[in-house]
Amino acid sequence: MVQNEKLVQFYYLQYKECAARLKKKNNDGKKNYEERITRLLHEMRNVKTTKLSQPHLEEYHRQIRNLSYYAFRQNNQFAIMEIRDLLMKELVRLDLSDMRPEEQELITVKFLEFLREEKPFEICKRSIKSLSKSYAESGIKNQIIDMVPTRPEMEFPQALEMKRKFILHIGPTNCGKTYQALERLREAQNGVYLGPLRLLALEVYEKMKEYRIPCTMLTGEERIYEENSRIISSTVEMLDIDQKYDVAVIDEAQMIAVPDRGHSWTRAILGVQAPEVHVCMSPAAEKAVIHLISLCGDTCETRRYERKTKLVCEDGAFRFPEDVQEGDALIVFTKRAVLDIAGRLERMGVRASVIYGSLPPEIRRRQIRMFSGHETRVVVATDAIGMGLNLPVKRIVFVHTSKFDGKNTRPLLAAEIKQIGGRAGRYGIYDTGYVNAVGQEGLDYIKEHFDEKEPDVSCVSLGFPQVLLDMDEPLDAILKIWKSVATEPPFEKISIEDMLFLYEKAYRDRKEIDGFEDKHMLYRMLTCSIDIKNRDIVTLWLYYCKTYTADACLHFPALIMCSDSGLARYETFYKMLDLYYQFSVRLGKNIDLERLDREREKTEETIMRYLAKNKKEYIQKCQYCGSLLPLSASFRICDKCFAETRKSKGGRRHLWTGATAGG
Ligand SMILES: Nc1ncnc2c1ncn2[C@@H]1O[C@H](COP(=O)(O)OP(=O)(O)OP(=O)(O)O)[C@@H](O)[C@H]1O
Repeated sequence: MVQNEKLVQFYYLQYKECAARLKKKNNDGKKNYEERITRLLHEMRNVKTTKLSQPHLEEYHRQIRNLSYYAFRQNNQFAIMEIRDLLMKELVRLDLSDMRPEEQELITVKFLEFLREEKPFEICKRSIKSLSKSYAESGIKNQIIDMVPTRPEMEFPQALEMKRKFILHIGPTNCGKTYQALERLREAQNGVYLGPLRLLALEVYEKMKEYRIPCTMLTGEERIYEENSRIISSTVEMLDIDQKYDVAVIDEAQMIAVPDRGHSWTRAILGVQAPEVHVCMSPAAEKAVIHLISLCGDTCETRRYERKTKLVCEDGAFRFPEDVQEGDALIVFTKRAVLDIAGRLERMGVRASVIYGSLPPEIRRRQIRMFSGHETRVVVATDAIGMGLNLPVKRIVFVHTSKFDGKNTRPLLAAEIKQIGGRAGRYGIYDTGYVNAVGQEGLDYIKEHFDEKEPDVSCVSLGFPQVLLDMDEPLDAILKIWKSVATEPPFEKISIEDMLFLYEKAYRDRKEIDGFEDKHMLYRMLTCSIDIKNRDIVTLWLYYCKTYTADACLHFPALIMCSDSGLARYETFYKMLDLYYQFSVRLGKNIDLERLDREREKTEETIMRYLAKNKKEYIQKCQYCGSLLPLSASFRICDKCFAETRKSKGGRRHLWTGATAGG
């Protein structure tokens, strides 16, 4: 650290120069400024440093700036002397009293030079502690800029050295683009399929098995290994960029823009080591993908497809439940609504399959099979249905036309309407697919956007470069500062909120976590793909972070760890089993695979039983009078009961007793 006198001198010169540059002030503050200097000095000398907050300290900085202005403007030598010899000394003393010795070490000649050049006169407004924090951050920022290649493709030198040929399969849903790419993949001696869902990886795995091609399925949560496999069917996140393949298929590449997963598609396109790469996507992603290919200097050929069956938006609005027909898929955007509608249908004697995000893939598969095999007549699903799943759906009915996207409830985008609506009219079963919506307003909205051209994908998601894990700084600082460094369009960095959320959790218990200091290890823990909205899952994750070194195997999850009841309890337990697998693989632990398979199967059976028998329980009823709520009710109380609660004056009325609170 520089000597105190040097620091005082630095402060003084900055305040002096700042006074010369400040715009002319009105004269109100001029009154009694000499007296105010003396008063401020007295206050600063007597303030208890333990009680001094940052905003309070920075207020001193600003007051002195104002007083210096008048002293220098008037060339009041006495006041200037007081500022230089007394106030500055006190200010430096108080500033330093708020810093730990290791923080004071940052106050070097270089740091003062940085302040003089990059942040002139900032010291007249901010404490040296906050400025040194910005300095440290700018140091980290510079290191990041040095370490990360300016062009994203440079992160994949092996792929960059190859001459790759891309075949782009472009078309709307259900046009056979994945089919064509897979036809080529099955001829490969060493190929890889990279898709968005565990269920799609499983679908491709099964297709390869049908063709008697040895195949391994690989996802973050399971692996079905076969010796001498010619094909690996996996989720896109699992791509091994050090591995060479003859043919690669990257499916649903329009997902390249998705904030928390899109980077895996970017990584696959830039980094997969295969001379022949097939990319399947909607037309919206064409420009973005071609841009990536041109960055790598590779060649591409485009194959365009038309839908194989017609898709028609119906004229009359759909009425629920009167208009329900065999082959319908009813679309809503919450699990609660899926189960509610399925319950209502079953009450009428219409059996329904259900598909929503938190259902284990095996259950989704069984639900799809029941629908395909006509055991159930309709399917009720969230937009989880939209991604490449092949279902014999004749008509898609949007029960809701807006969805909660994690931040706000917003109307569906044209791309979503196409992706979901396009599921109707499966090739080989139907000649025409139909789309409709519940209520005239809903149908008008769908019609308005049905033929709209999907806007081009405007951004390409970029992942966190792992070379930064070698930096000698805390991981959260690296992540935040990396995120703050601007990128060239069309690239946009992935969202890091989930990682930071888990980091906070781990940080609080860092003393109990072996390897918290090892950023590679910590990163592997933080990037476990888990449902962070589920408290039980986060608790188990943290437990694993703290105990993973205790034994050769992780502790096996127990049902008792799930605080939910009924169906949700088993869904959570299934996620725990997934986490057990995922964490074990990531941290190199042994796995009790037999027990895992057994528990998964048992849990799947229980979930199926719940879905088979108990759906009527999920029908949304008024919490007060028990009457059936309207289909799209946002509240758990009917209008009549709600009006009752409003009627009561002078206190809240308890409907079940008729009594009024407080009287
Ligand atoms: N030439 C074909 N011969 C037989 N079946 C086909 C053919 N083309 C497509 N199909 C079948 O049509 C269905 C839809 O095809 P595919 O999954 O390839 O569509 P897609 O364009 O990739 O749609 P999405 O974007 O929704 O995944 C599948 O069941 C597929 O097996």
